[in-house]
Amino acid sequence: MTARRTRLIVALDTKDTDQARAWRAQTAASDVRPGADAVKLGLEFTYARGLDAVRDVAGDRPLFLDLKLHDIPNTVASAIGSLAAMRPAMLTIHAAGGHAMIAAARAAVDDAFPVDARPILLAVTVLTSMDAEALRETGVSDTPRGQVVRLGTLAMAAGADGLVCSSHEIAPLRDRLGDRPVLVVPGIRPAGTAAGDQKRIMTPIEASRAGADWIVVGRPITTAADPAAAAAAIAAELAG
Ligand SMILES: O=C(O)c1cc(=O)[nH]c(=O)n1[C@@H]1O[C@H](COP(=O)(O)O)[C@@H](O)[C@H]1O
Repeated sequence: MTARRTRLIVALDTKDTDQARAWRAQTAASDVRPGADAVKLGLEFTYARGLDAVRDVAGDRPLFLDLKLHDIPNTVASAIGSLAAMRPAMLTIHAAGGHAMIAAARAAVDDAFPVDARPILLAVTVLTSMDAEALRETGVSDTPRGQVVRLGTLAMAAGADGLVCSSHEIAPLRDRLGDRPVLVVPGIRPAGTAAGDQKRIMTPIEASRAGADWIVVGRPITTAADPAAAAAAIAAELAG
């Protein structure tokens, strides 16, 4: 699976608006170097600065609004309705919320957004920070791979457009679900960078070869001595 072009999302994980703006600018592609295709703003920034600041920082870049909604169907659907003005390119919910919650999210996206501005509805399967032991602690005795395929199949049947998974589950998901799901893959660590709290990791090129549509990279870019160069190096690696 080497034909697809894998695109880069940079995770702007900070509480600081100026810092988020600076990373956004530094990681944008320019005439002289490649860069990120989209920005992700999530729980840390949104809780600290609010949705207006999220919209402001994203500016004209495609926005992955990563709020990982997980609640009863009515609450998730209503929350999605509250996000209509955000014009996100992607939105996240947790697949573990189950069929009814995912279907309610699907209906809310279709209802709240015009057809030509509908975000990609992504269901997070098993967090990339979890290994088999962490899953067992939650009562799941299956492997991460088995659980990702189970939740991914459920989420796609309930109306999700795509899935968030680790690079280790791309092949089994493609085997089960084909090309239809948009696969967004965090847990990316360029060679020589620290794993930190991530457990199921791969390098950008490995994830791309495995068939990721998008990879999500935060700290390997944002804590680099030169974030612009780090983003450009990953984008160049993806471009081959
Ligand atoms: O939904 C996500 O984006 C996500 C899902 C997941 O399973 N693992 C995961 O790391 N993420 C996000 O991807 C980003 C990864 O950041 P780094 O580990 O710093 O590269 C963070 O913003 C996480 O919130």
